Amino acid sequence: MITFPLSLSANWQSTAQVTGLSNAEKEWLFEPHSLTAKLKSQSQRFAVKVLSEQKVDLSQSQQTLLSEQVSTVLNREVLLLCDEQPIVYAQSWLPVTSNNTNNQLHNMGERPLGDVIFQDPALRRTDIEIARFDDNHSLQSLVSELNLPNHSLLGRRSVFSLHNYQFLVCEVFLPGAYLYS
Ligand SMILES: C=C(O[C@@H]1C=C(C(=O)O)C=C[C@H]1O)C(=O)O
Repeated sequence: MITFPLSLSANWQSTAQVTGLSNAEKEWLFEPHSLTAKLKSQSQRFAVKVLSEQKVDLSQSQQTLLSEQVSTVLNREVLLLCDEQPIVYAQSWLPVTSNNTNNQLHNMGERPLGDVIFQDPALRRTDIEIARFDDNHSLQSLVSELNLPNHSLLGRRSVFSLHNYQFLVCEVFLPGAYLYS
């Protein structure tokens, strides 16, 4: 059984820096709106499978991705399934602070974050960054655990803000995802 949280350390690049993407890859990686909504539009049945939700303390370098005051996050790791196929592995860092214990994002269960956060007109999203995860990346352990074919993967991450609550969402497209076809 693989250990969570899976590392997503990679060479993260801005959308302006990344090269060699197909139009389909750009369409999916640069999608500014809800990925959940986009996946639902491409499938009959959509589901979220929660792999792990655990409180973790961020390292110094990880803390720089969110506001400096954040040291502990609820690390939510899920699979997004379309028609029973795992299409996306997502890892979200949801800061844990003294005054947000009742934050609804900490109690989502099998409901997709996107169904909640994109309902709020106050949602803001920082620029999307892109990374490639080659055959040697630790993420491949999840790929083989899921009995998916070995494939160099593409992922994206961005920081969302809801009012003054910032959180990071990373999404890695698994083999079989539409953008690879
Ligand atoms: C941020 C979104 O929510 C999606 C759902 C997630 C979850 O439930 O953990 C994580 C990443 C996203 O792919 C979205 O729909 O864009």
